[in-house]
Amino acid sequence: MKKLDSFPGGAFLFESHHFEDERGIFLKVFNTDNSFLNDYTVRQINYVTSVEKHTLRGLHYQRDTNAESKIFRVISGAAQVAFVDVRTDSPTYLQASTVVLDNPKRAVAIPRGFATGYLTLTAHTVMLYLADNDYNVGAEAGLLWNDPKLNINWQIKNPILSEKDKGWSIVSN
Ligand SMILES: Cc1cn([C@H]2C[C@H](O)[C@@H](COP(=O)(O)OP(=O)(O)O[C@H]3O[C@@H](C)C(=O)[C@@H](O)[C@H]3O)O2)c(=O)[nH]c1=O
Repeated sequence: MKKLDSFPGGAFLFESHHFEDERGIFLKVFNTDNSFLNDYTVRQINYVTSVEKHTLRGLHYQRDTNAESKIFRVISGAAQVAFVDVRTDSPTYLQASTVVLDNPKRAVAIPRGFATGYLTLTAHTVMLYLADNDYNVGAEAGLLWNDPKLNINWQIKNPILSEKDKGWSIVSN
């Protein structure tokens, strides 16, 4: 596993260990024999398809002890992943970053205390992501994808959104 890039607040992009031969690719989607993820505990693995290009999911996080660290990987297609530091005591509070994933060999690991979202850049995008905490609907929180305060450099301005994701509030001053 090779670290490729790092982002404010502790997120990082990495390439997973893989083997290629004439049959295809053998890729380790998750393993702990490396210095980056050796104390990561997988609690959930989610497989998510989005039919339409330009579907945007997010920005989501779980509050307090329900916070999750997530590792996103696009299995098929491409997506722009965005992540925003929502830790009020962090020097990078409300700072947002984005990264495009378009190769299953690459994944982005995002620490607890970030709101996450992604915009599909192809039809039939398949996302596989890990979480190190359990889903708790009561702890769910979100930010509005285009909140001017976050200034996220999304690739498009009129995505397809769920009703829930249209309704998040903007961050107050
Ligand atoms: C996220 C999640 C959803 N669900 C259910 C709730 C709902 O009925 C259905 C779809 O949920 P949502 O509309 O919230 O799915 P979605 O908008 O894809 O939510 C996801 O978005 C990305 C960006 C994230 O960062 C994830 O953590 C997650 O919040 O699945 C679970 O049962 N467990 C889970 O862990």
